[in-house]
Amino acid sequence: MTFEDQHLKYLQLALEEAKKCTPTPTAFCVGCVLVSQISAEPLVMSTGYSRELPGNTHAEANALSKFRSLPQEELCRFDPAASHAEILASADVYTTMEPCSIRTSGLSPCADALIDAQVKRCFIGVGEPDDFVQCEGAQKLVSAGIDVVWLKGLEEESLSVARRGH
Ligand SMILES: Nc1nc(O)c(N)c(N[C@@H]2O[C@H](COP(=O)(O)O)[C@@H](O)[C@H]2O)n1
Repeated sequence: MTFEDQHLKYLQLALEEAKKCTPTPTAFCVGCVLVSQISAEPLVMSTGYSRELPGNTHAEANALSKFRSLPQEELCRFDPAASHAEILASADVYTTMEPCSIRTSGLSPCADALIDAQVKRCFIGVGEPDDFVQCEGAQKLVSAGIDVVWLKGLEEESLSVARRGH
């Protein structure tokens, strides 16, 4: 399997998450998958999509919250001794759209949440277009030392799913 194929399969999974979003005219429909690299082979840690959890919630923040809410005893499938924070520090993030750097609601942006979690790499389906704000999420991640990979192949689909409510 090529590097692209190996990672596109998780981005495809994130796209399936994005399709679960309830569309809204004022935000995008985004999906996210967290994959642990601490285990012998990559394992899905959690998934999330925009507005999945109550309130005006975003895909990446929801995937982080859902992983952090797993009980300690469920973490042994990733690593017998690691904490939530240690597993997150090994994580690859697959998101159909560039993590947001500014939120119109004033809530905390996803780029900041990923930086706080100290995730390893972030694979992105498509850059955020300037429909609402000027996004600098990828640049923020790079400045914080997180590897950013722009995956090729699902840009058009990621964008059309994201804009379903517009
Ligand atoms: N990366 C990302 N994930 C999501 O789940 C999103 N909904 C977005 N959209 C971005 O967030 C802004 C909306 O902010 P509020 O939810 O109104 O606070 C929107 O302008 C996009 O930048 N991005």
